[in-house]
Amino acid sequence: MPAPDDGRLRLTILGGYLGSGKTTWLRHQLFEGAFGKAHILVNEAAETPVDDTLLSSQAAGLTMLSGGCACCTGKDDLVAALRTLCDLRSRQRPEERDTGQIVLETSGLADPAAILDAIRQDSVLVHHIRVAEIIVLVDAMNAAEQLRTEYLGRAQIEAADRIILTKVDAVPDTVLATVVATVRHLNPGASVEAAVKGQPFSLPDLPAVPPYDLPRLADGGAPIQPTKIDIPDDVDWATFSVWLSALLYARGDDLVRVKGVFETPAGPLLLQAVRKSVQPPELLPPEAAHRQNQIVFIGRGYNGDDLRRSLAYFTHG
Ligand SMILES: Nc1nc2c(ncn2[C@@H]2O[C@H](COP(=O)(O)OP(=O)(O)OP(=O)(O)O)[C@@H](O)[C@H]2O)c(=O)[nH]1
Repeated sequence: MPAPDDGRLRLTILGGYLGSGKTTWLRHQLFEGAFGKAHILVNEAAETPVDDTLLSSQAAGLTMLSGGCACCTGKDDLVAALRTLCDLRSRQRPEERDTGQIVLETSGLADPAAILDAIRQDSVLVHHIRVAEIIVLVDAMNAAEQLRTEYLGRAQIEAADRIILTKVDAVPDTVLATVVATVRHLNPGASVEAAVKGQPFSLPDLPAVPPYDLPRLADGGAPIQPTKIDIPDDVDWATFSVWLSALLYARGDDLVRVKGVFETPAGPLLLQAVRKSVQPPELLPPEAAHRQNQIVFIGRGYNGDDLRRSLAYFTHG
């Protein structure tokens, strides 16, 4: 049953691991009007010139939070952005006010529970913002690997009110059944739904199977870091894409997420990969073009200079 309108702004926290499909899902919901005239806050693990382009056309307002992950290093920026929205609302006359809905797309490295704590512990926000729902997307294709190795992936699921399995079009029912059993095991209280590229998808009747046998994991290990690489102007799309394929083939387990915009004669291309799986590039509107091609790599076990050297060696020998 929806909570009564108590005059506070309603915040939906949209979480999920790196590349789980948050932007794709949110873009679709905004297009369908699911959140009404919502103000969108997007927290990227690294500043990438991508998500604002994809979401801005559908949102009532959009704030990018690029100063670090909103559950830890970027917490102050998140609190400040939410306070600004509260302040704006308090200065509006009742007839000027919109639905008061905010959606925060967290970075794939954020723990939604820590964000909830930050809001509840802030003396202003606690009176002006109500966290309506924590939605966590789980990538059915990569869940087995992520949940075995990443403590954070499990913590995100545990924090959810509503879990949405994504990429269910890309897995057989046997895998889907195990992913469903695993998320229900990790969080028996959350509802479990599915989506394909943002569209709701009815879960089929699935065989009763046990959840993944997940090893004990401690919070910690080498941190996952974002690294932004400027691509030199003389590296063209064909050369870059061959280098990237080779890199992901060799290091796809360390490079969890790749994302960026690459200018080509056809227009700016949105480039995305989640672990070893490279998505077909998407042609973006011309205004998404940037002076410099930049790609963000998110992973562990390498540094930016390794990647720059590898690209230089590949292109110039
Ligand atoms: N096959 C398939 N691919 C999907 C689906 N949802 C998202 N994708 C693809 O998965 C990739 C990552 O999607 P995003 O929406 O950018 O994921 P994200 O969670 O916002 O990524 P980060 O912000 O980097 O954590 C993109 O290439 C999407 O096209 C789906 O339901 N099915």
